[in-house]
Amino acid sequence: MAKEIIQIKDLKVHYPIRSGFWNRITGYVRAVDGVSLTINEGETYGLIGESGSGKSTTGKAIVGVEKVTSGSIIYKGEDITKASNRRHLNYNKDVQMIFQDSMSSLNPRKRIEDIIAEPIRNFENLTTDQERDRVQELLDIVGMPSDAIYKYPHEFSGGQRQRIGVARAVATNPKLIVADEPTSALDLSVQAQVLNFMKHIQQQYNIAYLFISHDLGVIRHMSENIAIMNRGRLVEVGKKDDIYNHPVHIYTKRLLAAIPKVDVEHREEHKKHRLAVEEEYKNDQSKWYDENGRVFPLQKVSPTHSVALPASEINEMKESD
Ligand SMILES: Nc1ncnc2c1ncn2[C@@H]1O[C@H](COP(=O)(O)OP(=O)(O)OP(=O)(O)O)[C@@H](O)[C@H]1O
Repeated sequence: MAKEIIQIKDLKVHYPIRSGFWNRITGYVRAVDGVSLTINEGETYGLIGESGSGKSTTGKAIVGVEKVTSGSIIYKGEDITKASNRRHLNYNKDVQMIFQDSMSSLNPRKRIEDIIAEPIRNFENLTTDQERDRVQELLDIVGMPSDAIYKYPHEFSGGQRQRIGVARAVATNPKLIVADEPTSALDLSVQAQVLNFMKHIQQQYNIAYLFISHDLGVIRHMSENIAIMNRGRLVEVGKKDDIYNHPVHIYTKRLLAAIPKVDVEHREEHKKHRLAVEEEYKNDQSKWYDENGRVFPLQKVSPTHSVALPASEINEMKESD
């Protein structure tokens, strides 16, 4: 049985909305509104959703860049939303992040050597020579030439910069990397290279990824377990095959139907299917939210598949099995 590495329980991140002369809080953006998920050692957990659904905020809250409003993040049996636990559990070393935009996430004024060495300096006491050897080793792991250490981020292509971002993220030997749209800014061919090589590193070092993307093709290629996010909540969670072969929630069906098909023979059929799903989505949308306009809590439809639907719908599905 897979060993779990991190457990997120009922995570909420609400941003205050301020307005008026006194800049008073007049409401909250419920960016993340009760997300629970468990990631196992060495696995890739895919988090999908449209723009603004709360994926990045979830990722940032997990690594500690964003303040958690409520909920818990259990790592090695302790809740790391309490700062003292973060320190003694080495959480900041074990959990790293890769960002979408490598141009802004890598400091343009620093040489690659310093960019990659920075996290090492935070957690280890190495001599200058040891540190340089480690940076060289990391560059080698991500397939970059050794003279890259003397260069600056702008001297590299987007794909190469993303590799440097990966080198920096793995520098501390992390157990979990939150990868937020790590390849969406890249050309398709470079995208595949970076993804394959992230998989390779994962197998070599047994790293778990929380892989955030709006691209279902990429998530399918990378993940074992998948969660679909909508309006700050999860609407469907399951094994990759549960989600791709038997989507239940109309929001998931709609996301899947929107993937363009290369298969010319079935293009018309696919178009019809997409339009039908779109129609169902428009007509039935109200059914997917409770009286407060919130997504229903997740309920199991099988041991590996949960969906946010009213209890009556779930029971109906189980009875018809
Ligand atoms: N610092 C902030 N202050 C206020 N609202 C924010 C802040 N950051 C994000 N939001 C809001 O929270 C919601 C979720 O944003 P988030 O960036 O997590 O979505 P996302 O699913 O990652 O979208 P994208 O794929 O476009 O990055 C959005 O409505 C966004 O406008």
